[in-house]
Amino acid sequence: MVSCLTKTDWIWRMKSSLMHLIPPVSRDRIISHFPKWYTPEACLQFKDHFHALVRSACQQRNTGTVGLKISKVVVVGDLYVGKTSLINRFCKDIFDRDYKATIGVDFEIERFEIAGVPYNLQIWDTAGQEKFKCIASAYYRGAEVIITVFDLADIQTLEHTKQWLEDALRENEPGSSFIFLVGTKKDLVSGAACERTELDAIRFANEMQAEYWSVSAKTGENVKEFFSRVAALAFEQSMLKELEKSNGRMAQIGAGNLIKIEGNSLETPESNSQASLNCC
Ligand SMILES: Nc1nc2c(ncn2[C@@H]2O[C@H](COP(=O)(O)OP(=O)(O)OP(=O)(O)O)[C@@H](O)[C@H]2O)c(=O)[nH]1
Repeated sequence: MVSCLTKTDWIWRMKSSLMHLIPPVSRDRIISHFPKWYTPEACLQFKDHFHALVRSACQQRNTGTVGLKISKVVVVGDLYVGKTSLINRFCKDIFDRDYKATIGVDFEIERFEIAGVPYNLQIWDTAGQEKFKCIASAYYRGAEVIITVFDLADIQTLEHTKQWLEDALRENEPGSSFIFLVGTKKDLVSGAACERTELDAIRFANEMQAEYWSVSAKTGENVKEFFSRVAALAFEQSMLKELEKSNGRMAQIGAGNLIKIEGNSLETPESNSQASLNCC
């Protein structure tokens, strides 16, 4: 018998059957509106909504393999700046005052539901110590997001972020990763000193084409907001890439059964058929 399933139907069925095996994501990992930036002075995208094509594809359940995908996030920066603490606060909601150096690399997987679609971030924690740098750098490849971290209470660590970013970018295709600059330990700084450091950091972020955030792993300030922003930007990028791939393409599946992916899936009233996927 010849199957009439489109690829979209097939992927949706597969996702639905997997859903029964996986518990629902926690409420604070559900993102329905585009999360806001930290400061408009160093922000990757100004917008309040997901791209019209992404919204439309999510509503029509035409999300390809995105719901099954894991996006890679790499966290880099000097030793002791608080990379592990930042990840632990977000993923486990814990904070440890004692310092334990990361040896090589470690990772966490965080599940989200964005615009109704399951989505995963694989967050790589890398060692800041020089002696582990060559192990850690082997894991930079394929990063959809690069987070460069510095300590707001130690200005030297900000100066080193450009080198960390350069090393991470060397392992990735130009323009393929979102870049964030994150100042940690916000609870330790205040007043004029904090404002001065933030101004310097914003200047660095602009030079690095990065979005800037200040956070505290100790108090949790801005940590969820920051990772929600990371997840939303990475998700939207994945969706747009997926839609670009599938637009009007004919896919050969199995023993030659030809399955057509809906050719006008990229057309929405807002987009017209000429819409540029890269334009948000
Ligand atoms: N007050 C305060 N201390 C923090 C914060 N984040 C981290 N720390 C402390 O800073 C020290 C270093 O934190 P880590 O998260 O281990 O630093 P790291 O960047 O992962 O260090 P490496 O693994 O060596 O690269 C620890 O003692 C943490 O408790 C924060 O937001 N506020």
